[in-house]
Amino acid sequence: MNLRGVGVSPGIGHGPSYVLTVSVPEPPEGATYTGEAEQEKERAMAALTQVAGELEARGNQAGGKAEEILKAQALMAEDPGVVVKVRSLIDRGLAAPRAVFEAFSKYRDVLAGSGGYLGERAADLGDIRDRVIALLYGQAMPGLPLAPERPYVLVARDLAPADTALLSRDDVAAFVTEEGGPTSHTAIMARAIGVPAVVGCPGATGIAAGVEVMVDGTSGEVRVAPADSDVADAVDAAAARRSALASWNGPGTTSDGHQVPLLANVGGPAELDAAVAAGAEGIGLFRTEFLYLDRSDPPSEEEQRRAYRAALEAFPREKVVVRTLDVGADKPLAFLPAPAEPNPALGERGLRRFMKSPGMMDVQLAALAAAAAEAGGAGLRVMAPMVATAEEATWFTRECADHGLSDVGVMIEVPAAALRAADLIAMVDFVSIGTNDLSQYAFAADRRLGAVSALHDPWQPGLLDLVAMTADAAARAGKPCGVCGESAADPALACVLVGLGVSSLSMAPSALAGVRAGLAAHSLEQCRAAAREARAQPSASDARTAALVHLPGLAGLGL
Ligand SMILES: C=C(OP(=O)(O)O)C(=O)O
Ligand SMILES: [Mg+2]
Repeated sequence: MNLRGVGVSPGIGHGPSYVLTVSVPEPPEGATYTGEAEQEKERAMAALTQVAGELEARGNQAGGKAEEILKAQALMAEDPGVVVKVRSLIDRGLAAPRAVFEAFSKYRDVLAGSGGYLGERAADLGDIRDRVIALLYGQAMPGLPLAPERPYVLVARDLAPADTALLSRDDVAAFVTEEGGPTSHTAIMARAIGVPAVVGCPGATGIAAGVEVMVDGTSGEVRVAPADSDVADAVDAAAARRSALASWNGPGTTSDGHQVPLLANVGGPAELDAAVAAGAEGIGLFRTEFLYLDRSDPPSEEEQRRAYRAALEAFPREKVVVRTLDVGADKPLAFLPAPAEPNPALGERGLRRFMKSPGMMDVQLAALAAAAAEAGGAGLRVMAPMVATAEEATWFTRECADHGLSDVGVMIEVPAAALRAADLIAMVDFVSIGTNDLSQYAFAADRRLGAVSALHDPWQPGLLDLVAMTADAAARAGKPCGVCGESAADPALACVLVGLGVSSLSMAPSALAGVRAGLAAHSLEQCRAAAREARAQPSASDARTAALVHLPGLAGLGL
């Protein structure tokens, strides 16, 4: 049996399946208690506190990204809204397990309904709820095998951070989940510990327990009961590919010496080490949302300054592009309620939201200026998200100048900004194309909606045209134009982007080796020919096929 999902963490992993079925029963509807209400409330509060404490302790043990996630979960377990709801349900006669079930289910539905980043946190709440209920029933908490004989393939409907936090490569060969997308916890954790992973894989939980499974985290293929020889071939091919890629190092360049700095996309301080280790030539996108999400108050200038300084110190001689806050739409802020919007992706997000909150923006820009001054300052570049017009670019540049920030750019991720790129570029020092949002808006297709994902194929010739227009305008103005959307991580498309005139590429650190090798195997002229042919095609798949004809070196690298 073969299944297919979305590969989110590359490599081949194989082993016996461990199918995680969380079997905490739903407490019966209307279940009541016999003793005093106060005692029942104490019982519920004690269970919530114990689960929060255990999550916190697991976080301390795990460290890094897992610590952040588990500590956020521990806060959710004692969320004041949940506590009040549990208490009032018990006052109305419901037994503690049922009160916990209903309070968390309500909270979970609200989060799931909001979609995007918060929607993906809904799985966390279900996990916390099940842990509290298991405790109230005196059952073992849902969890994973300890000290398995050989690494297993972890299969689940979805994985909660508490499940994955303590996992290591020694125990787990791969993850497969039925749900989740590239920004789900499963994907984040799998990349963080370097385990191959496939998410959004329909039918995964139908895999029988203990059966041999092979997971290709690059292609998204999941093979059940593969022949031993197929496993050996795939493992050998992956090893050969890794060592071929490792032999390419140094700065990004085409085979004929056209330099293309290869930079890292970083989502928080914990990812800086991976960026340095992967040989990034700087940071092309430092997403600052991690400072603002999952908390009830805005981050202080001091807290932000420390985070920005860490990024500048990790790359003391290189460029570090920090993007100002990109919230709204799928990334709402608990401490800054957003207006109810019928189409949040088209509403007050990114720079639009920032312009409405001058106080918050002042703190971020002041923190950036302070971090740059402390760290020597040379490498900092500041960039605004979701800029649509030259007026907005001008406004942002002025605000930055007021804070003493001089190397200022904007993302090109709205089609109007690409169409009039020359007007925007005239106002800034550089631009960086966000192909994720640019395709969302160019194709009128929500980037988180599986049903329209074909329109998000980054090989769409329409998207390539918008990139080409932007790169042309930047070249005419003599200013840098990078790409920091996911498309830069595809070695073939990276060559095409270079052929379109893009001057730097920024991607997840794990993608750097493949892109570096792919680029070094081709001349600038080959990249240009691939770009020309791709743009001349009527469809995304034709564009890719046509480009590959001019990029013969990729096949030899297994890319
Ligand atoms: C890099 C981008 O920004 P984000 O994915 O954070 O929206 C993009 O839109 O391509
Ligand atoms: Mg974007």
